[in-house]
Amino acid sequence: MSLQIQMLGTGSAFAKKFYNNNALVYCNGYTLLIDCGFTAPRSLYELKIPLNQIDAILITHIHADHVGGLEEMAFQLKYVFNTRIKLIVPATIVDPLWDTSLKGGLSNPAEGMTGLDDYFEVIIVDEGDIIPLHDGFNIELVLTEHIPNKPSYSVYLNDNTFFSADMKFMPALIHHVHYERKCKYILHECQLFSPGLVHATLDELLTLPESIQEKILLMHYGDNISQFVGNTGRMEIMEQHRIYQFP
Ligand SMILES: Nc1ccn([C@@H]2O[C@@H]3COP(=O)(O)O[C@H]3[C@H]2O)c(=O)n1
Ligand SMILES: [Zn+2]
Ligand SMILES: [Zn+2]
Repeated sequence: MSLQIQMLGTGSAFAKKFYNNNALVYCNGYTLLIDCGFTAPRSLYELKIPLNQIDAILITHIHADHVGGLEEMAFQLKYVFNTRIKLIVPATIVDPLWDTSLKGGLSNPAEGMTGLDDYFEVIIVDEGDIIPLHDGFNIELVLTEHIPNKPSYSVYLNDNTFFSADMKFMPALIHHVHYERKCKYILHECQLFSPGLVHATLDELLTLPESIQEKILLMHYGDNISQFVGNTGRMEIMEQHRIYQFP
C-alpha cells in the first residue's frame, strides 16, 4: 500500500527557520503523526489540519522537539474536540513520558485525570512488534542509539520505508535496511556539523555507498541547510509541508 509523508517540520531541536522534525504519514485514509514536538500544533494549524483528523500519534523518544506538543494536543482533543485518539508508545518510554514530561501540566486528580489513559487511547508496543494500524498499513519499531539510557526508536513503515528517529550514525543498521530489509526509502536525520555525538552527521552519511544514498531523504537539519544544497551527495533534502509520495 502506498504512503504519503508530509513533514510538519524538518528542523533540528534548535532550528528556528524550520519546525520540529515531526511527520504525518498518510496511508489508505489513515493518518499517523510521528512525534509531536512543541511546534506541532502551530504547524498543523498552518496546514489547516484539525487535530482530530489524526488517527494516531507515535512517540519515538522524549525530547521536547518530539513530545513538547503533546500537552496542547491532549488538552485540545479532550476539551475542544471531545475525543481520544491513539497514542502509540514504546513500553520503555510510557512511564517516563508521563512522569517526567507530561504529568506537571496534564495531571488533574480533582477532575479524575491522573495518567496518559485519561487523554489518549494508549497502545504500548515493543521493538520488533508488527503493529497493524489500518488496512494495508503497519509499522515496526527498532531501537536506535541516541542518548545513553534514553531509548529512541526508529520505525519501519509498511516494510518499504525506514524513518529514523534521532539516532547516531549506525551504518550496519542502514546496510541491513538496504540489503536485507530491502527498504526503498530511508528518511534519515542529519546533523550538518561534526562531531555527531548524539546524531548522524552529513559527513558520516556521505560515507554510505551511492546505491544507499539514492534512497535517503535528509531531515532534522539546522537552519543553515541552504549552505549545503548541492553538497549532500545523492541524498535529497526533505522540505517541510511538501507531500511526498512513496509508491
Ligand atoms: N548529549 C547531548 C544531549 C543533547 N544534545 C542536544 O540537545 C538536543 C535535544 O534534542 P535532539 O533533537 O535530540 O538534539 C539534541 C542535541 O542538539 C547534545 O548535543 N548532546
Ligand atoms: Zn530531535
Ligand atoms: Zn532527541
